[in-house]
Amino acid sequence: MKDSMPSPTEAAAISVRGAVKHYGAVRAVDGVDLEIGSGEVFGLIGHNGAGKSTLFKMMLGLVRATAGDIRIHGAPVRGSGFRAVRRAIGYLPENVVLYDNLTGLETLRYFARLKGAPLAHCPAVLERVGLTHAAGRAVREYSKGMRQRLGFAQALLGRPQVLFLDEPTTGLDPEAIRNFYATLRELRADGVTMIVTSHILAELQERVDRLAILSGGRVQALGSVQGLREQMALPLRMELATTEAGAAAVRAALDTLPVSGHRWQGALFDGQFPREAKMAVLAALAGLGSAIQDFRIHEPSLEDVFFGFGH
Ligand SMILES: Nc1ncnc2c1ncn2[C@@H]1O[C@H](COP(=O)(O)OP(=O)(O)OP(=O)(O)O)[C@@H](O)[C@H]1O
Repeated sequence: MKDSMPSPTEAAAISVRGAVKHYGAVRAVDGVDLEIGSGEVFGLIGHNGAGKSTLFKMMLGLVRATAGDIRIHGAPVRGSGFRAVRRAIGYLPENVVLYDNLTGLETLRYFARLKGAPLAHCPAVLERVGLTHAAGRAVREYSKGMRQRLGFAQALLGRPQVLFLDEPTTGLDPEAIRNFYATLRELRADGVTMIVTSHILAELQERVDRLAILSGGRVQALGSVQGLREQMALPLRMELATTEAGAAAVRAALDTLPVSGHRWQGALFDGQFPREAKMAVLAALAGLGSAIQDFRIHEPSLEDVFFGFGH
């Protein structure tokens, strides 16, 4: 897990400096700086209209920046040298456009031709997203999740080194989501750099190396999930169950600890304490021995972090 900017020796796959995109009075992206290292899985989160898709399109060279410098593998995205780099990029847009009359395989072959990727790879890519069984069926007959997987397949054509995935798990069932992230892990092991947006924060929190929270077109927070938790000094939550005989001793001990927002429900305790008190709390609990039947400590979720930043 990396928490800081990549070091100068570690080539940044994506470098964004002072990126600005204004649509008239709308500041869709309003001064973004990001360095994303090679092989990093980077999450981009933010509420609707925060600027995620616009920033994506700017990084892909699809939207002209009002100001700023964006490079992929060192090449400015709207510069003449970007054509060659573009071949190494895969993009799954938020709403992938598919032709209903083409079959899954025909669709991939169509995208492969557009991208200059070998047609011979299409069946293997379909296999990778679990669509081999539907290769010969018209896209019109595909379910929402199958369409999304076909969209992911076209992003994988040509073995991209950088993948932009805009809400890639929309419409996927739990098994397909799991398979999708397993594929990302394989790609990561091959050194592929990935940027993923999602509104499903629980899904991202264990799966990204770092992430940025975007708000009003600006990066509001940047770091690993753990780094952001610590940066925000969010409390840890503890749930605890006492034995009947031990209840009084546990209550007395907890009274001496910096726990807050707590409540008792019979023998069950639920409360919060500051991270820096963790070892003191654990030591106090260990001292209570068999008076405690069970306990759990929860780290704040990415959702807690997100809302902690005032969203
Ligand atoms: N082509 C455009 N013309 C005018 N305004 C635009 C255009 N594209 C985006 N915007 C505006 O820019 C802002 C950022 O939009 P963007 O689509 O980047 O947000 P987002 O974070 O991707 O949102 P969502 O989570 O809903 O996909 C919004 O206020 C949006 O209305």
